[in-house]
Amino acid sequence: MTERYDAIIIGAGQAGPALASRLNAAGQTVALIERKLVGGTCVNVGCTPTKAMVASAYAAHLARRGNDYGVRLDGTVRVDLEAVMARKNGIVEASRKGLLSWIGSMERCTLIQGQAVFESPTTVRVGDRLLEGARIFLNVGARPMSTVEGHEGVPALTSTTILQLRELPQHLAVVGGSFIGLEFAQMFRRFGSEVTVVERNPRIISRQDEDASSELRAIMEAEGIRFRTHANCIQLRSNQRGVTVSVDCEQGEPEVEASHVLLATGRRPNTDDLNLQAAGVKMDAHGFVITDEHLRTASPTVWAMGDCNGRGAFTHTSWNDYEIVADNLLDGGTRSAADRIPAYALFSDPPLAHIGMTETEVRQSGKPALIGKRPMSRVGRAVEKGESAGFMKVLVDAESRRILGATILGVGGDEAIHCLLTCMYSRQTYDLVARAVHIHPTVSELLPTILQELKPLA
Ligand SMILES: Cc1cc2nc3c(=O)[nH]c(=O)nc-3n(C[C@H](O)[C@H](O)[C@H](O)COP(=O)(O)OP(=O)(O)OC[C@H]3O[C@@H](n4cnc5c(N)ncnc54)[C@H](O)[C@@H]3O)c2cc1C
Ligand SMILES: NC(=O)c1ccc[n+]([C@@H]2O[C@H](COP(=O)([O-])OP(=O)(O)OC[C@H]3O[C@@H](n4cnc5c(N)ncnc54)[C@H](O)[C@@H]3O)[C@@H](O)[C@H]2O)c1
Repeated sequence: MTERYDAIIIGAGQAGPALASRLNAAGQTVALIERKLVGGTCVNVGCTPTKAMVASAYAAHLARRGNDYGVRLDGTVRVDLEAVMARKNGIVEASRKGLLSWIGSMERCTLIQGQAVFESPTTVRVGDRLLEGARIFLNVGARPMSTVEGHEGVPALTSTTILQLRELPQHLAVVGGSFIGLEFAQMFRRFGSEVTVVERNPRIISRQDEDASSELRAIMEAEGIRFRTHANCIQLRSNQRGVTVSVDCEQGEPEVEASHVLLATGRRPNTDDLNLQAAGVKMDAHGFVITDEHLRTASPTVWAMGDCNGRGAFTHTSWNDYEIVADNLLDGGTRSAADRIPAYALFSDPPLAHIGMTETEVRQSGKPALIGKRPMSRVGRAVEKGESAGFMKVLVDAESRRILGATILGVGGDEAIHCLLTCMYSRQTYDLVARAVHIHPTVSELLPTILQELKPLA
């Protein structure tokens, strides 16, 4: 017998449960299908566990630097990985439990455990249950992807399996020098592992400006992390002590001997086992669902939100997708994903936060622009905290006086950058921030100063 719902949501990631709540409040019946754990990537194997572990790594780092602050600690600082993992697991479980109880409180929402597969544009099968929905929403996320060929049989870690480690790697080789690779690299170095990052591009985080790449690399090198960039033709093979990573680099030894290897080479959407053809949903060459700016797919009954639509790979972009779909369908809104300003942070220490255009993009656009830049060593609060590595950089359109983009690699930068982001969303000129009185002593208080000292972009 076919079960009928007003809406079917496939995937209980960031967007799914929130959309279920809004539809439920609007009186609609909803089937929410999840094949693994509610909360998806962010809660279970992404943001929440990693940021909990980053916090443990920071505590270890600060303890080692105690002398810098006049704090004497007797004995060596040692990280108990089991305790770190237990703390992380507690935070993750509490978050997932909260989510489950929220979903349970939705009167007209049925949570169904299992793998969903389309049978038609309005029907989905989960095991032996056939569900029909007037509207179907995809929130299926993505999973780790390896771009390293021929490593079958070599025990390589992913961002998911590394979260279950019980023993500290003696030497962790990280393939991929971007978000996932760098967050784990610094974390495990601070836990006590030797760490080598292997990146095929000439520089790490290559989508960022050169100054951000080189400064973050220098910060990490100062902590003892080794880098092998320009690394081509990477091959993995097992050896008695762990894994050998062969790298064809311009400099350095041709092999990295490691006890463990983490593959952090990108993620691919979970769209290959949904039978999307039966729904008339189109994908691009990488498997991302093609959507318009309102997140409608090629099928008039199907929408796609979150990582699977390729319009963002962050929790906040998935959440924003939910808001766009819900407001447009339920409140007659006209919200568009095209209005979103790029914004993200890499949670290294110090964090690297970025909004809008990079300096490279501004130069390529040919717009007359102004730039302001200040090292964190000239930010009072950073100096007082003893965390003065990095810089703040803001780019402004010389004609409209609107902020084009900003990068803050520095303590508190992940928070401070939001006053510039709000100014961009409010479509005001930068004078709004330049004339606002900020609280002393904060990192944010230097943003007006930078904006008052802008110079033409040479
Ligand atoms: C290690 C790591 C750290 C990260 N850190 C951050 C961070 O600090 N900040 C940030 O903004 N982003 C971070 N991200 C990215 C962030 O986690 C994702 O962008 C976000 O979780 C995407 O959410 P989503 O809603 O698209 O889907 P997901 O959260 O991935 O959820 C999709 C769900 O769909 C389910 N599913 C898939 N296919 C089916 C099917 N056929 N049937 C039923 N269920 C199905 C899956 O089991 C999953 O639960 C991180 C990612 C990783 C891997
Ligand atoms: N703080 C955050 O918000 C956060 C944290 C973690 C992950 N994420 C999300 O997860 C996504 C995936 O992260 P990611 O770091 O895995 O992917 P990514 O696509 O950002 O980076 C992959 C890196 O691996 C390199 N690479 C690819 N193949 C390689 C090879 N064979 N040899 C050497 N280097 C190789 C690439 O050049 C690139 O630098 C990110 O785009 C991000 O949106 C976000």
